[in-house]
Amino acid sequence: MASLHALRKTQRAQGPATIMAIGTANPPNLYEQSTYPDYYFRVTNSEHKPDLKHKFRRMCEKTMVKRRYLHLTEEILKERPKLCSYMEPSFDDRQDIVVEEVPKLAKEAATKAIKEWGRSKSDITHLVFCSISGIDMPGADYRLAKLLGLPLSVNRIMLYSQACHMGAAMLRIAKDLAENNKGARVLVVSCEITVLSFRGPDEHDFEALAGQAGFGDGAAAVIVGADPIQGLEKPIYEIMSATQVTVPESEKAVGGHLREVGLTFHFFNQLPLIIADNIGNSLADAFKPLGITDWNEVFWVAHPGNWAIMDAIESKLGLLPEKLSTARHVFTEYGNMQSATVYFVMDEVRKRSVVEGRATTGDGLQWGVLFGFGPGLSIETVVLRSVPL
Ligand SMILES: CC(C)(COP(=O)(O)OP(=O)(O)OC[C@H]1O[C@@H](n2cnc3c(N)ncnc32)[C@H](O)[C@@H]1OP(=O)(O)O)[C@@H](O)C(=O)NCCC(=O)NCCSC(=O)CC(=O)O
Repeated sequence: MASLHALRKTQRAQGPATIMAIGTANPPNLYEQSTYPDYYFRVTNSEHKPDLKHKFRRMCEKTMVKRRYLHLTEEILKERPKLCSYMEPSFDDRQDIVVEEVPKLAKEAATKAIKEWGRSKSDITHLVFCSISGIDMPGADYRLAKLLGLPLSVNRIMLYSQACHMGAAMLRIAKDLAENNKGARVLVVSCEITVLSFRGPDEHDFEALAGQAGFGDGAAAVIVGADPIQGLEKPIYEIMSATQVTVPESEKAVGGHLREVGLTFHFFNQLPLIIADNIGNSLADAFKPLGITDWNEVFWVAHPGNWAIMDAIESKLGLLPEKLSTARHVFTEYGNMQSATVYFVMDEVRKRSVVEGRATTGDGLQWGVLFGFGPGLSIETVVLRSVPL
């Protein structure tokens, strides 16, 4: 038994899972929010609905998003006009695009992360990939591994049809993989393109219209491993803990359904309050071992969701405006890129820390929280430890 125990010990890492690189990518097509209503009503042949267009314009302004990158262009939509209808069966057209394009955009982000990491891609042992966009066999993980030229021995997991909380949830999975498999180097990738949910406007479907106003396309990749090799691998954040809590009786708060018409999207107007009312308990549990109870004492890497969600969290927890300023900045520059968004925020926090001359990668603080939420309602709380700069 003693030797079995010793063997199990040698199979495991010693230190905590560590984020060693971050890469992000967007499609090349940039859409300014100020002109998006004109574009959207033109390409969906909806100019005969001027009142709805005015309402959409007000909604776009309210999002506080300034610009977004989207894969879909007028040219693509002309080739696939079903995507511009409100509810025409169009699943095959949508699938044709996402099956090809999701791995390609993911590759861009992953290539940047691997470059920053500095080691050979053949040293990647695990790939964890999530996308809400499309379902296929073999999946987007297989295609990505092939595009990148990863070794055939790489251990792949594909997580389809999840949503915004998966950015945080994949770090929870990567932490377990990295800490339980000595030498493991986990490439974590998220790629979200809104091709499944793009649709024309309908005056009776506010939720679909709100989705058209706020979501954007993006991909991000991080590399996670324990016991970084000194002089070769540079830690950015250590992952101290990662937990998920499901809020009871809240499955209707936000979600979607994959149908012949693509992905439909729904959310409660009370979503900001539900999140704000429940985040406090998750933070208290996560930071109890560290004795931290003041959420202004930690740096914040939050999934923004939308502006009202950030307002509600800030007000409920008494956060200083600077705590969510990076999340707000990413949201205004890219929109809600679902699971990828939180990695863009993480990238910004560490870059901003350098530019502002802070003492650590976490705005000068030692401890931080990476926070995500999504259908369930699932709340993900990841405790990060910054490194000195
Ligand atoms: C679109 C918005 C910016 C609108 O903001 P507000 O609701 O504060 O603004 P507002 O009250 O002035 O409303 C703007 C216009 O929308 C109308 N309106 C508002 N709520 C409505 C409703 N439920 N049904 C019908 N119309 C509604 C108002 O009457 C008004 O129209 P008029 O101007 O004609 O009077 C917001 O609702 C929003 O951000 N929605 C996006 C929600 C979202 O994407 N959540 C996903 C996060 S989930 C996530 O990130 C996790 C995940 O996906 O997993």
